[in-house]
Amino acid sequence: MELHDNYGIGAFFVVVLSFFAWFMLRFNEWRFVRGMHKAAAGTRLPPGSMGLPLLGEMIDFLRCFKYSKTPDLFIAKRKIRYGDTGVYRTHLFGSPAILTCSPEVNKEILHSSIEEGKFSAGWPSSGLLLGSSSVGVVDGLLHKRLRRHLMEAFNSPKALALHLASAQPMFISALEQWVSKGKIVAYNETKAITFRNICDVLVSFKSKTLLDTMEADYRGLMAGLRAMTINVPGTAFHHAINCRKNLNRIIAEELRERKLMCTTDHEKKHDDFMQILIDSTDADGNKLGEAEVIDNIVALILGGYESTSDVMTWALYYLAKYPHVLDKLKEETRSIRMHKPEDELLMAEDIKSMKYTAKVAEELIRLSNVSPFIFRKVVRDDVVINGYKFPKNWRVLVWIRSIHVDSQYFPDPLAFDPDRWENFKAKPGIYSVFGSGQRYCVGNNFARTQVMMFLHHLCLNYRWELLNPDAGFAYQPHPKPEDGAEMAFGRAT
Ligand code: HEM
Repeated sequence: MELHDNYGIGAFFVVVLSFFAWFMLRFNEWRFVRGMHKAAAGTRLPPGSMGLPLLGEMIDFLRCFKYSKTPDLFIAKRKIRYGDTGVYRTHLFGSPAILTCSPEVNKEILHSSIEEGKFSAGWPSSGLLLGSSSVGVVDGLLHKRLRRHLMEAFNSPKALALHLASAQPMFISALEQWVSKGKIVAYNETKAITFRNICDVLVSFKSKTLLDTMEADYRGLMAGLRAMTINVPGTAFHHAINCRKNLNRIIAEELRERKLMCTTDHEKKHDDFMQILIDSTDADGNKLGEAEVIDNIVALILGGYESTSDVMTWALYYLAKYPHVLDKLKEETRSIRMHKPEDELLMAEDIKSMKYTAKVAEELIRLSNVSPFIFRKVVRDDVVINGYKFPKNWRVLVWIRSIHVDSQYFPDPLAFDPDRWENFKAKPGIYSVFGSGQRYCVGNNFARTQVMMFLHHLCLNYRWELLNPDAGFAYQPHPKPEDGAEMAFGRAT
């Protein structure tokens, strides 16, 4: 073969590869954005990139969250590349999306009213895995109605009393078990007790075999919620659908038993959140249907399981690293105990008086930053915010994480400083760990109380030391110390 023939073949491949690279980079832009820039003046698409076909910008997302472990770089890079607009276009989790990260825009989206009808709930795989009657999935008046029932179940004095009575003995017994183990991985231990606690408070389930089965199903369900929605045997999504069916069956069986018991023995009602939900009526005297009770019990366990346990792991981590905070916490704990008989559990009025503990809990919740963003979907074709078009059917990622660690709003943001909460009043859109507006977390008081109870019993009689104090952090699926906070755990002398 002649030399010039080799050059010709080489040049051909360079041209083909260049075309392929150009095609890959332009395809999503062409597919999703074509024509949209020609929209009316003042309604342009936000700046950004639609990434690669199918994957969109998932590679960069995983690079920041999973591999380089610098999650806040994801937003910082976009600010540098496209300007500090606080609104960017992207393609993530299998869908074209608008990403918002300024307090004003986040607030406008989260507080958008039902009447405006601009946004709906937007979890990628919602109905199948979360349940079509779940509060996290339904919209509009149906959502409003469901929330009323849930708020009654969560915010009644009876609910708080149930929570206090169930969680504390469980925490105390778990802490004693940790002492006998001597060495624990906090991440695993706090997950185990949180799951048992939430199942007890919500549905009075205590059987170890049943709880182990349910926990495995919940793990499968959560893995499916984070996976690609490919329903083929062998995929995480397919497995999650089966887990969801198992959970439905367990809760439905419990509901049937309760109905039977209710007709035969009125005195034998359960004392738990499920019963409060079953009995609750709206202003017109209507009760929830069977599917609504099942879907929402599954949703509540899902919402309250990993979120709260993550905060408890961080409690052990940060208190080990900041002994002066631990000392102050112990001081308040002792002063609470001084006014109570030795073995008496915390009561509602004790929780109200634990001012410093509340600040420690809030700071832990901020730093845990459990939800990096909140999903919504655009449901009207004329949604414009700050002059940027939000195309119909695109997903919205309301990015809350980066604001919680922004020094503009939280000085020295990565420091664990409970005192920052003294007289702190954040403007709407700045502190949204529990979301904001119509879908504000129904379990926020439950989570806060749970963390406060845990802190109280933890610092009363125990000591602990991180075995790898310099371990880095992991951020997928939730932030945690990379080693799960491995520690030596014992009784305080
Ligand atoms: C530290 C703990 C927690 C954090 C950080 C957290 C965070 C959030 C966030 C950000 C939302 C808003 C979602 C949205 O706007 O679409 C939310 C909603 C929700 N959370 Fe939580 N959560 C926590 C604990 C809990 C607990 C303990 C429960 C129940 C036991 C719970 C149940 C729910 C439910 C049912 C919703 C849906 C509300 C709705 O769509 O109207 N969460 N949570």
